[in-house]
Amino acid sequence: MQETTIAILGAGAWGTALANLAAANGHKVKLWSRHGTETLEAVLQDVHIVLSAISMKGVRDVALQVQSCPLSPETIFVTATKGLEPQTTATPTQIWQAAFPNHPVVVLSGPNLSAEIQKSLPAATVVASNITTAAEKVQLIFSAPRFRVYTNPDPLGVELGGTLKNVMAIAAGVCDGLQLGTNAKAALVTRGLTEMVRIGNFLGAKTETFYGLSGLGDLLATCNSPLSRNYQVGYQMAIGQTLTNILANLPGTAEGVNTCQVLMQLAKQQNIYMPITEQVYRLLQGEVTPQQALDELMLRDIKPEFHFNLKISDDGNI
Ligand SMILES: NC(=O)C1=CN([C@@H]2O[C@H](COP(=O)(O)OP(=O)(O)OC[C@H]3O[C@@H](n4cnc5c(N)ncnc54)[C@H](O)[C@@H]3O)[C@@H](O)[C@H]2O)C=CC1
Ligand SMILES: O=C(CO)COP(=O)(O)O
Repeated sequence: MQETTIAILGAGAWGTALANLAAANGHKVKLWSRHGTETLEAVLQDVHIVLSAISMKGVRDVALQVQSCPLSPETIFVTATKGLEPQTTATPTQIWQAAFPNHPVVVLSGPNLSAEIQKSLPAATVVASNITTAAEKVQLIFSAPRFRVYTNPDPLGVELGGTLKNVMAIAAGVCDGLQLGTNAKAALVTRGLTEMVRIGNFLGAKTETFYGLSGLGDLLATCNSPLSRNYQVGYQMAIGQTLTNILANLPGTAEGVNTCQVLMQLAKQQNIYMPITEQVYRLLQGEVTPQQALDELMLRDIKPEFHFNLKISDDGNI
């Protein structure tokens, strides 16, 4: 494959892992950090791809800075951030696309705990864009014998899968911290997926995408791994640590904490039923203890698992 020059913005855990993957495939990689010595303009000179692995809180600011740098009209943007903007509820893709309306934007998301990828353990991910050729180009750049990259035609679903599961990973950490057992965890993750589909559909994502790598796949990874920072937040709260203390000592970003607030705001405004998210929110706000959050979930009114849309014909048959 032809050498591509890639600027990776954000030299944290994920930006560095992605930089190593692209470099191992023979591409020229320029890693930018706000703490580094190189200017953004210098890093962006002559690049074909701009990949952002910035924490959600910095995305809009960095996108604005990139706007003032000269770029080729062919430049493809890739976003690997898993979060929602508090003020606007926008996804990172929506922010990048609004800043660069004439450029393709590709979302990259999947069950990708960076510490495992740094060790070259096998993993798979998804790249998705409204511009299929752009997603295919990014697929080629990152595909490797130990990193399998799939394309998907639902960028919003892929992005929301990775974003929404962070809230469920906090809940799963609580579940393990309270030692609630395997049945409880299975119920939590399964009902968590139902909740992700409900809000995801409302926002315009396709149901099927949530059953793929970026939804179910990432739920399985982060809800079962102590490597997940979001899981760690929940686990440590369940064993009695304060949120302030946990966040002060956490290695890197736990996006689920802010995502949960944005989701609750949205759920209240739009009247969307999100019981697990609500309990995670109340726990993070200090309104309930982990045990009370569990009781609130278990003691709700009993109800059907699904509301199937049954079609009844004129003669009354289903
Ligand atoms: N670490 C992981 O396993 C994975 C992380 N992600 C996502 O990637 C994103 C980054 O995660 P990590 O690299 O783990 O976090 P990190 O905390 O290690 O790194 C975050 C990076 O964002 C930069 N940053 C933060 N605020 C900024 C601002 N205002 N302006 C400029 N730069 C700013 C930091 O300097 C740092 O380089 C998150 O949204 C996370 O959910 C996605 C997949 C895997
Ligand atoms: O998104 C991730 C794995 O896919 C990383 O999870 P954490 O941000 O919880 O560490």
